Amino acid sequence: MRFVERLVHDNATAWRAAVGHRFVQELFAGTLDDAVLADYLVQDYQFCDAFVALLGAATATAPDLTARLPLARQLGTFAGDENDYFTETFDDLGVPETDRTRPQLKPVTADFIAVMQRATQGGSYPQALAVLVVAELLYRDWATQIPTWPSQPKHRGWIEVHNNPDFNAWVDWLVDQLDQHEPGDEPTRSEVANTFARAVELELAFFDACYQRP
Ligand SMILES: Cc1ncc(CN)c(N)n1
Repeated sequence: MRFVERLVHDNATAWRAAVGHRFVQELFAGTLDDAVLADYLVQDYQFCDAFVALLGAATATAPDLTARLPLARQLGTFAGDENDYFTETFDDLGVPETDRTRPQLKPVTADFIAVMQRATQGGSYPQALAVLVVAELLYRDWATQIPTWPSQPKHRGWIEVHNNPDFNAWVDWLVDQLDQHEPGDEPTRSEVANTFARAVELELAFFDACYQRP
């Protein structure tokens, strides 16, 4: 088994629960409550801020230009299509400005941001890749299960961001990078595996949290 396959296998219960989550099922069916979607996107926009910084750190710690370019390209995609989705959907759902820029963070969002900040500041390419792979591969896994596309842009758009030929190729590339950069020594490999496991746990908790009202 390759490194990433083994990591996913070792976290299969939480991974499957996230990929088959009620949020995903309701998004596919186009029945997701607007309040749940708004709540999720407000928190996710803050997740994305830390995620973009992490992509930048991965770009800086990548070994060479060949590896840096796909990361840089993905930064551009985020700044374009993905950010447009957030802006348009916030407008559609009437999300106020303060919730777009300075919302109250849920504990799970703060925890996820802390994991990404640690990986951003740690200067380790495999650690950065571990979080990026969870965030992108788990999202591609659910998005590519789509049975029929919902009609409304607010639902359809979020699936399209995570299921299109460019995104699918980007995720393949990311997985291959982590496989290639599997640490050779056991303590470092365990640290990367722990970060991976924590990120999977947080992905599941992130979906759960948008159904929990304060
Ligand atoms: C919580 C979470 N995880 C992953 C993704 C996909 N980049 C996301 N937007 N949000």
